[in-house]
Amino acid sequence: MLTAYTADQIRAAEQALMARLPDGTLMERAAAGLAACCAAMLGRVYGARVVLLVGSGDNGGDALYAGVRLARRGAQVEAVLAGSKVHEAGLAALRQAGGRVRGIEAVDRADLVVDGLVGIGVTGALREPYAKAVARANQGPGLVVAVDVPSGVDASTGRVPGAAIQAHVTVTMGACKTGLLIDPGAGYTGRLELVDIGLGAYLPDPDVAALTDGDVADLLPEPGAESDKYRRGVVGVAAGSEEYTGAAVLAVGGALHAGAGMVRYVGTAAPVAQVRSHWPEAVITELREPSLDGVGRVQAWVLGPGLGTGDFAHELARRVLASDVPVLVDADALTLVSRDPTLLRRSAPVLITPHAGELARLMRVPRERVEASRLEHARRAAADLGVTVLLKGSTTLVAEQDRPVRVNRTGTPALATGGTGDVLAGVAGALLAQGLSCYDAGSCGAYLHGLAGRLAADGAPLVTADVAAAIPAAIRSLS
Ligand SMILES: NC(=O)C1=CN([C@@H]2O[C@H](COP(=O)(O)OP(=O)(O)OC[C@H]3O[C@@H](n4cnc5c(N)ncnc54)[C@H](O)[C@@H]3O)[C@@H](O)[C@H]2O)[C@@H](O)CC1
Ligand SMILES: [K+]
Repeated sequence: MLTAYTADQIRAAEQALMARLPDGTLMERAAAGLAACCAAMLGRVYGARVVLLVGSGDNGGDALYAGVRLARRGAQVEAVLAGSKVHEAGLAALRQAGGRVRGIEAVDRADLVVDGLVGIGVTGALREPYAKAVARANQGPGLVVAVDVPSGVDASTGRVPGAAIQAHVTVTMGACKTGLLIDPGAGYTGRLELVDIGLGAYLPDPDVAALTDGDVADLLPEPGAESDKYRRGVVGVAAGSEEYTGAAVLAVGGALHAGAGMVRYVGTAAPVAQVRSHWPEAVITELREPSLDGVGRVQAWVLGPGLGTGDFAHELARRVLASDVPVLVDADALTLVSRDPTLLRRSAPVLITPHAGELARLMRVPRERVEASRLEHARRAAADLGVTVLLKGSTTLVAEQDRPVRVNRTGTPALATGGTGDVLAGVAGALLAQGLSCYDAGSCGAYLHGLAGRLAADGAPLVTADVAAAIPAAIRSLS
């Protein structure tokens, strides 16, 4: 599990650790790790042009001391002092090692730019002259390594209120910061490298966490010798409509490929015909009325993809949500729920799977606000609605009250095509039916969906149905 922390959590841990160590030890450790990463990026240090962007805080100090180490190995190190003050001891050490102070134009000929403008101490949008320095460094020819956090990214939230460094690599000190995993900040982070400075024992429970292959393998249920279809989970899918038949096919396909013991599909004539021809293994109930009478036992429902938003859909949603099993609420069902919030008054668990626009509608705020502060909105929706929230996006979040928000790191832009959300709903619904909690089903579902997207795309455009088909390969790839 990759865990991440807010700036306040990191500061508290650093203070506790620092109290037991001689002055300057942590910065030495940080600088040593940073210099090693810079050297690896450069390949050959001797003769390389390294430009340090140095702000007025300790983030600049890290950059200066890393510069000292690179200068001692023969790099030509130049420091651009952007702040009103500078870490004096660090600057003196750099000068002694042969480093020079230069203007911002130095970035135009750098092999490597080390962004030490600001780290966890940032507040608000970058001020001048930082913002201009960032713009120039982003356009320069060199590789860019961010110290601790790309300057301009809020370490605690991932918000990017103004200019920000677009890093190829971010070398983060002690522990990962929340803002490096959450969009938009995650999009500025590049490859993430963690330098161990000994903080581990002092860290509290994480603010956010990202699953890894091993975590997902441990969480997924393994069918035992005594498994039957009920033990492996029966998932009900209420999706599709006369207008939208494909969503039903994709959601059922997602569920079937994610290990459900059985899929029961309920819908009207047109989607029923499509589901029947695509998935002979689905057990189908054709609905003339919005009723679940005679549908049989299910252990979790997937509700909403392509369902429509008329009276029929509303009544069907009401009946599904009146059941006493977990329900995944997606797509059109989210529209129904935002119109009629009483639908969510139930005691069994609910996993909602909105994208930013759908969450904005549910929370009655502008979409841009959700996009700018995804973490905050996912958390608030989970608390206010009393549900588990899976907020879709390039980094999908799963929020549940009093738990670290799970961040999915397997996503790929290839998945930004129509219908992939329907597959995700089916996959996560199948995991719910197999007994995973909403929190685990949402985060494992997003993880497998991302992996399957990568496998299905394999560097080329993908067809959504292939994502469902690639789920078993994604599961196999975990071990
Ligand atoms: N405290 C420690 O023991 C350690 C700190 N480390 C480094 O120290 C950093 C934190 O240092 P600081 O607390 O000095 O804070 P920072 O260096 O992150 O930033 C504080 C400085 O940035 C300026 N600033 C804040 N917002 C700004 C904005 N929007 N535009 C322009 N300037 C802005 C402030 O005026 C202040 O001078 C970490 O990110 C990490 O790089 C590491 O060396 C590890 C050990
Ligand atoms: K930085």
